[in-house]
Amino acid sequence: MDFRKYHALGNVYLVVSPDEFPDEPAALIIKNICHKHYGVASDGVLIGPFSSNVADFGLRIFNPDASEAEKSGNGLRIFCRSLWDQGLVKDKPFTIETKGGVVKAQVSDNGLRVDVEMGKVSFLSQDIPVWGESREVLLENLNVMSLNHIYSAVTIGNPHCVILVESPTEIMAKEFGPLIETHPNFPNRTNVQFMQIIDRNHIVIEIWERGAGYTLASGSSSCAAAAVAYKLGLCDSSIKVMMPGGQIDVEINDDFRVSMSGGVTSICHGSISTECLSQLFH
Ligand SMILES: N[C@H](CCC[C@H](N)C(=O)O)C(=O)O
Repeated sequence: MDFRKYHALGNVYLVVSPDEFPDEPAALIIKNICHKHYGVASDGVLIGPFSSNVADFGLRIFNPDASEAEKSGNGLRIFCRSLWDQGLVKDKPFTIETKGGVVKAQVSDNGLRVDVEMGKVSFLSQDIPVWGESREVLLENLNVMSLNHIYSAVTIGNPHCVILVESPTEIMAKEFGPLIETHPNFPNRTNVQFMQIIDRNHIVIEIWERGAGYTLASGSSSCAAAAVAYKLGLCDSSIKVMMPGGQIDVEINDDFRVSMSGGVTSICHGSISTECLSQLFH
């Protein structure tokens, strides 16, 4: 199975052609591919390009636990770069259909930078989804490990739970992230961000991703956290999101359509053996 491996601020994805998956991608194959020790170590698998009736290209996004994500910001930037590397796009804008809607993208700086219009966010419980009556989920209580967290939830195609803290840490993300990811409040689980407001144009986040765990950066998390900071009046509409892996620039317009811009780095391309793909789980 041929693949291209990239990272976006340390958030790693493999890009694999649909031709490599004659049928629906088997969970075991996705898990084997992504495995840190038994595979080629990745934060997810991007399968595409598919043909699409509503966009220039179609894309499917899988987490290492084989769950399918509606959207991935870093995944989209990496997919755009892979299209550029394959000569399928140039420096003009193009569209991509994802499970979470159609996005518009543009590659620049000789493939090193990608801008994506990620779509409109929603804070409504029924859109995210979050359990309970229909409302905007802002500054609510969430009890985890007998600690009360104040959170806001938002979807940008995929669900996010954003918690304001004084000083986000990796330990915080790894300790509370998995419990919040699978909390009954979130019927489809959720991505989790611990967010510090630095000033009106800068935030810091630590991330626990649904279906992937702790990652060094996340595009949809950056958009989600920035949107919450803007919604709560804590930041202006241009926000630099700083993460352990690096920075993503986010712009939010008046009707909460969110755009992001960030780097992409090619790592390698190669071929995964059938032996690796067919391992029965460890
Ligand atoms: N784990 C996420 C998808 C990948 C998000 C992240 N890698 C990004 O860059 O947006 C989910 O299940 O919604």
